[in-house]
Amino acid sequence: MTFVIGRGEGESLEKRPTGRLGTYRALDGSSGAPLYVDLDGPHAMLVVGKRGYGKSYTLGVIAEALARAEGVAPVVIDPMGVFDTLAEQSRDEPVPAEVMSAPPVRPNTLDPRSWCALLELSPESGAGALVWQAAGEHDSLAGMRRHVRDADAPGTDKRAAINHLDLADSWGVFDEEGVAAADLASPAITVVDVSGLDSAPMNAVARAIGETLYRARVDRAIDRLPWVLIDEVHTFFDGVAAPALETILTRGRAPGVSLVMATQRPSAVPPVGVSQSDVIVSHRLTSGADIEALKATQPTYMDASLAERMPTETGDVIVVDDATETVHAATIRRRDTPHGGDSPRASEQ
Ligand SMILES: Nc1ncnc2c1ncn2[C@@H]1O[C@H](COP(=O)(O)OP(=O)(O)OP(=O)(O)O)[C@@H](O)[C@H]1O
Repeated sequence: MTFVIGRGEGESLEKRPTGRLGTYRALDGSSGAPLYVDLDGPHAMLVVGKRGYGKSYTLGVIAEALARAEGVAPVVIDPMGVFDTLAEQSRDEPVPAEVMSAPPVRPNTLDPRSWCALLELSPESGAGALVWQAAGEHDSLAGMRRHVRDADAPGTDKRAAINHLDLADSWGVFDEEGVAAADLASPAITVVDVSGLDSAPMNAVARAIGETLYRARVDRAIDRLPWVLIDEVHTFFDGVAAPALETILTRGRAPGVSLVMATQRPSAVPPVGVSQSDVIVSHRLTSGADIEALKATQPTYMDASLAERMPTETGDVIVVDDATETVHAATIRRRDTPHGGDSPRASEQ
């Protein structure tokens, strides 16, 4: 009998989209039967582990499976520039992938409050109030600038607001013709490489992508079910991307939007990120704060497994499956496309 994380046992694998995650890991370390993950229904998955134990690699394995699955529209937000390799030659079944380098996004995917947060302006300040009004009325940066210039407000506030909007323009990530849901909803996996961007514009792009896909599903504008995969997700919970991630986590299930998050610091993810995850893949963790962050919002059946079966080797995990209330010790399979996240070593230079 095969076991599918997020679905349980039974039925043949061909019937519904399923990804191969790896193999069961026996207590003596030997590997066993294959372990699969459900890609049919919407899920929130959290992949955690200390540096170098294979989080990004595991995210890549899930990405490969999604690229091959029917009926889904997977998008990876790639802050480290390590997932471009999904588009390289696969040593097995092909992995359809396309890479977008820092695609421009639509300014109106950020609400007025988020524009102020993005530009680090208090909405109560003169300049902040101007940016707030401009963002509420215009879909382009040019329109927002015009609004500020024409406003009946003190010159110093207007100059400060324009300077902040000029800064946003200099990031090169805003365009009212920016990326639309249809551009992201292809069956191939879309790798959005944001590695060249600072944290603020990186967050703006992630926010826009999350928001665009969520809205498109609520409006039934796209047929495929979007999956948003994000590495180093704590960076995005810290910025203007957070509301979009929280929306997917708390309200994504009904319209069918999934989120797969990876982080080395589960303690830096807000509790909603852990409590709403129905699948947790944990690589080795040693920090007490990180282990506590997982335990605090997860069911008690997880506690014992974390203590007794904490993985020790790279690529080894325990998987907590809330759908079936089961915990599995497993080893993640090898990637079929090259892994892009290896740290350089002085001895190899
Ligand atoms: N399942 C696996 N099978 C074989 N090798 C693996 C596996 N997972 C990880 N590795 C190896 O371990 C290395 C580190 O993995 P990875 O880059 O995913 O670490 P990480 O936990 O994301 O670390 P960081 O926080 O530095 O990004 C990889 O370069 C790869 O060579």
